[in-house]
Amino acid sequence: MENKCKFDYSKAVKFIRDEETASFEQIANSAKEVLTSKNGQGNDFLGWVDLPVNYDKEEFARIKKAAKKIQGDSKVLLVIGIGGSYLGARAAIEFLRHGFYNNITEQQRKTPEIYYVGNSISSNYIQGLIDVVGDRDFSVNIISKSGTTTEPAISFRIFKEILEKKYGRKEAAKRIYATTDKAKGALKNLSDEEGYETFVVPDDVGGRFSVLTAVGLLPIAVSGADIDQLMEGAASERKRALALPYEENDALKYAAVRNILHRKGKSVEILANYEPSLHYLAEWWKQLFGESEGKDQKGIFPASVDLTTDLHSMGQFIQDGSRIMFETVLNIEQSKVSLELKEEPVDLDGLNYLAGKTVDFVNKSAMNGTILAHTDGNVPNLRIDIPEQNEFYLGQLFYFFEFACGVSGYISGVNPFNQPGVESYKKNMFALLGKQGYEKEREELQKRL
Ligand SMILES: O=P(O)(O)OC[C@H]1O[C@H](O)[C@H](O)[C@@H](O)[C@@H]1O
Repeated sequence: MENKCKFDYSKAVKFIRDEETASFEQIANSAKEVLTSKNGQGNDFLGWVDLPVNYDKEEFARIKKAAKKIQGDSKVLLVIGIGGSYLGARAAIEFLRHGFYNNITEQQRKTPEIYYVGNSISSNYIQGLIDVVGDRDFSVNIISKSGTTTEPAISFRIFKEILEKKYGRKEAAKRIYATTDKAKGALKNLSDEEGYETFVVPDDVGGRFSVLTAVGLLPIAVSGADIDQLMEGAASERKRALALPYEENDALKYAAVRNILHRKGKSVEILANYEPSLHYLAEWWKQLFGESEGKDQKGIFPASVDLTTDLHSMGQFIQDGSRIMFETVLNIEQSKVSLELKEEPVDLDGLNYLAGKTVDFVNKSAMNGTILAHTDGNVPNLRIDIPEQNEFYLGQLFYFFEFACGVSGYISGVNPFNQPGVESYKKNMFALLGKQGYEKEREELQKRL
């Protein structure tokens, strides 16, 4: 088995002629050139390109040290953040660690329970989490690049107060870790004031590209996963993405193929997984591609399905509904566990034909059957083969998608590194909340409600 994730579009050849992929070589290569020579729009947000080999080693060591401290003095870690300041860590922890991470015993897990908050504005959720933490020792990692995002700021205010009541202000400060801008923003000011340990989101790394900075690395390290291996995996994919010619360059090919399909009217890409532990990887991927490409009235809408679960809900539409989509399947080649189905003396459930087979064999058969059925239903199918679920391959995947996303955005002629559209809801929300400076907008919006 080759030690890398692989992109395979052989099942989509029915929809793409060889000449089409060949003629896209130039387009993909020039988009790559724009990215790597840093000549394109958004070129001040390309810090992620070299991150796997060019990261702050001193901070990396400090992340490991902080993770050890949290593991030693906390039963629970709260990760407070939203969007790019949350999804990468959650995707990684769910991909890498036990499927029931928070539910297995402390002896089995050996690391703190980890919960995510500040990714909604639900009082119900926050109160629920306060109940779950109870009177146990806990720490908080507040993550916000801007340091001003409302959702995490609200949750942080609440849990900071609980920490301060429980431990006193000085001791509470030793349990708060802030990941934010190196110099500016409300969170940075507060951290300096209170003496929190801080980690940096580099200026030239946007939120959705920040999983391999302290944003992702601290929570991932607390969960017990190996962040050295994660960086090594990313570095290995970086090498390939930068150096390999189009024909052998998987990230470049993926960027090209999805754009070829888009130009044929496929405006939705569904990322499909067959492992529940990949659900949040798809959520991370959706933000990555959605915020990067969905602008100027353009872009492929990134959607996701968890299979086979959603074959019993969304399967009908994918097979037979509007022909607007293509599907990219995340295929874990080697399952973490092998569960064998046993023979029963009386075959009441009719499953004896599977006796001696593993559950994963059934899962793979479902996957292969579905890929062919969807292909027959005119849904072009792409596949990414992941040898197994470990840190090294996850690092590769993160980098693979980031690189393909940058190239793909440049192919479609947008700035892949801004997100101007996100501000519209914030403006309205601030106006309705009565924030200073939004008086005029408030009046206008109130009339429309
Ligand atoms: O890290 P923060 O500044 O709190 O931002 C968190 C998220 O919210 C913003 O509104 C952006 O649209 C996202 O790209 C970002 O990842």
